[in-house]
Amino acid sequence: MEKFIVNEGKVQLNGHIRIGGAKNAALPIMAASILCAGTSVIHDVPNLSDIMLMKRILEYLGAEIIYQNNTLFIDAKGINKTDIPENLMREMRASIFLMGALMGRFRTASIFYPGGCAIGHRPIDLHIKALERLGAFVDENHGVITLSASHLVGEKIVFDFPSVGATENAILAAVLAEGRTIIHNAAREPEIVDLTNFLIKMGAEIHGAGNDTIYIDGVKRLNPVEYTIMPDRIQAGTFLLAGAITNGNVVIENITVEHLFALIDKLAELGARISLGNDFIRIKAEKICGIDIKTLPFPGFPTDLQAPMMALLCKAEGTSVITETIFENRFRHVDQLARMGAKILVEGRSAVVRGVNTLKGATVEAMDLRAGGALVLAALGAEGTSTIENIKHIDRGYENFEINLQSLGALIIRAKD
Ligand SMILES: CC(=O)N[C@H]1[C@@H](OP(=O)(O)OP(=O)(O)OC[C@H]2O[C@@H](n3ccc(=O)[nH]c3=O)[C@H](O)[C@@H]2O)O[C@H](CO)[C@@H](O)[C@@H]1O
Ligand SMILES: C=C(OP(=O)(O)O)C(=O)O
Repeated sequence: MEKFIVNEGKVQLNGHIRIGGAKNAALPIMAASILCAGTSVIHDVPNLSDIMLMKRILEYLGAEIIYQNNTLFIDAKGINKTDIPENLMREMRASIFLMGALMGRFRTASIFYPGGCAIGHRPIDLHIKALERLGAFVDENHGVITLSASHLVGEKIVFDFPSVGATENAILAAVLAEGRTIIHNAAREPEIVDLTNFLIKMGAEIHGAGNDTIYIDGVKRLNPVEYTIMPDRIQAGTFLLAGAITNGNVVIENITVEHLFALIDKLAELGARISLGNDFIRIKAEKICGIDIKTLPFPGFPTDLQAPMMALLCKAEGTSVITETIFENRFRHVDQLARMGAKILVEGRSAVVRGVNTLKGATVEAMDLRAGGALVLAALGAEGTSTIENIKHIDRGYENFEINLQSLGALIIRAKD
């Protein structure tokens, strides 16, 4: 098992980081690449364990894949299976995207419940409902979910909640359905826009992505394309917060600034100095004060930055209230932060964070991906040495995390038990 050791935290981080492609855009786009029989070339695909797992699933289905220098070549011509074994499905949440993609291309799919970070119950009822609306017959037997349709027909889908994954799955199936699909209460996350840009380049007819109503006019076939994944707004946000917790001066480059408006607004409110360019953000922070945060679907404050933001607010002057509205079990970093001296009280969906002057190095465990990111930030802002264990979670979503932090001056190393 690998771990991070952060030596003598409290080093001010200084310098520039180029942000790579977004995991949460790359994963559904990899699934989308199987919608046609040909080779798609996808650039800026981050080297992360979730990406490698999606590659393994596509290879299991029969795709031929080369991954070189962050570029994926996916040849989906030879796909000859439509079932995904339980062990592959259970490794991550994003395996569920293949339900929509397989239905889109083959009109049949046999899957299991997906896995993923233990941040809540995370059902797939909205995904299934969307596929049923398009005409899929769904049968569940001993955990195996089998979907089939003689043909898929465009329909109106109204989501009870703007689920990111269910919106993506509905799109993946609807692009090759007959007629028009209208998705109401669709998620508006930038990763959905990136997926639809990829699909539009393949020949799909999609309008309205990024708004809460998306219109999809099914086409007969799609073609392979070359595409570059959008920059990762969550990694970008995490580095901004790392700059802030170390009172540093950090510039993140290759970023779409509008994707981070909710975070930028909160960073300004807590007292950081922010400068914005076309594709960069600079943060300088000296003293920060407590603020309130509520996670919401985009364009609200992202749940994926809630834990890293909590790490920063542990050191703010005054009290902060953080309310998590998206996932019901996304405070598993609280007990670990407490080991470092943080003062946090959880009441239902809210955490009250009383700022302390100093956090102290400790041995802590990454309970999930962003919780792990938060612990690394806390360690960077703490006195003394910290060990962060179970970093396989962090490797799911932060590419070259320690190398990037080292380039900013952080004393962090990866070690084996
Ligand atoms: C691979 C990927 O892109 N993951 C992101 C995606 O996850 P994911 O797509 O799983 O997140 P959703 O937007 O679907 O989930 C939001 C809420 O809806 C609920 N829900 C979802 C589907 C469903 O069928 N039924 C249901 O009740 C979930 O339990 C959760 O409470 O969006 C989340 C919210 O921005 C992010 O934290 C994840 O990083
Ligand atoms: C929760 C996350 O990912 P997933 O949906 O893949 O579990 C995340 O990226 O923070």
